[in-house]
Amino acid sequence: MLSSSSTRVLGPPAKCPHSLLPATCKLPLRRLQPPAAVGFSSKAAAQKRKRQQQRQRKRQGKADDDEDDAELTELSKAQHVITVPDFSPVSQQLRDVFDERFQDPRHTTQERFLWDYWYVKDQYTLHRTQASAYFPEQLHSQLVDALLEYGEKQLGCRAISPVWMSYYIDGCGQDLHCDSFHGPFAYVLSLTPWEGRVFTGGETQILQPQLLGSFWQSFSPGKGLELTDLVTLVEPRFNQLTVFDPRFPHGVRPVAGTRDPQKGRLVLHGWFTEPSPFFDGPLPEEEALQHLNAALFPMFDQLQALPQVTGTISMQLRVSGETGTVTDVTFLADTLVALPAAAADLGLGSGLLDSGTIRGAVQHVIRDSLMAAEFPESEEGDTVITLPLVFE
Ligand SMILES: O=C(O)CCC(=O)C(=O)O
Ligand SMILES: [Fe+2]
Repeated sequence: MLSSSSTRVLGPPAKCPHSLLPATCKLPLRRLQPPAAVGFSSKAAAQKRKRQQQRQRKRQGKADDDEDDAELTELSKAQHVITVPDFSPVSQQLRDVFDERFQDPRHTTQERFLWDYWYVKDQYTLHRTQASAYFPEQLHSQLVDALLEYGEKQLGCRAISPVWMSYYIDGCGQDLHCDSFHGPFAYVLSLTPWEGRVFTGGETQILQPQLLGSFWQSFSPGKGLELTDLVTLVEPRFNQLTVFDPRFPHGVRPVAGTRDPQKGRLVLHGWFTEPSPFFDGPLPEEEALQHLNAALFPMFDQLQALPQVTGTISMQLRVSGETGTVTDVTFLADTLVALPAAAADLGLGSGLLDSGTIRGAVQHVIRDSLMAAEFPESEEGDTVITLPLVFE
């Protein structure tokens, strides 16, 4: 269920280099944020936890099918870039408005003066505007609703920052930067007819994960590396939504080959913000939240005992209306990065230290804790909860 889009678009934080609009109405913040996990898991602590979980599962009549090794296997893979082709039919309508306004360069209308040439030496060169100022209100609301629906259901983010629209012609681009202070996920929705383009460049480029943690472990002096070994290039295909982890250094490859705005790179971009649980179904939100919290507090204690991870992981829980139990937990978005070095400093054995094992241990604690949550029954059917957890 989506409420009016205007209440879910949040103004940029003070330190935002894109700052422009005053902050609009905020939803009450109910972010469930575990304290940064510190310490390490001793074998005894892990065994105790396992015994507790076994008892819990027995009490619930669930089969005890977890093997020791399985408990450390990753339940989802980290995804620092997600692409969603054919995102929404609204993209074509937005593109049509842009084309109509640029159609006749000799015809002067008010809307032609809505653009800001944003130039920060050696960093940002592009033409930008706010989608809310540029598009008719109803069309803008449709765009915001489509983004919010994706954010709520797939990421557990309940708001977005004001949507930017930018076009890139000859000489435009963005140099490497990180902008995670806006929110845990950045997005780019392309309005560029990519196939027939006349320019070069224009891909979103994102540094690859192996450069940021374990570069020297995988480095081989006898093997050369080139651009595509170092960065992930994401082509902004028309109507593709690209969602990425803005903690990764990223930018836009310089565009060259056209000075015509209609033939350049055109994108809508911004951030998904306000990670907090989203409830879809008959359970009243406040009540469901209380029951969720009851399962989360012991989980945070268990997570404290594991090596540190940072990032966001979002889960979908299905709560049975008939029994009030959780029948399914699936992982949706996952940008968790393990910090094995922190665990090594704490003297953990090397076998436990690879990032997959740490991520796996964290995911198992999360899944098992959520499967053990109990909610009120509801005759009106199941409730689906999207739950994001932010590790800082
Ligand atoms: O347009 C893109 O591909 C990336 C945009 C971006 O990183 C930003 O606006 O901060
Ligand atoms: Fe960015």
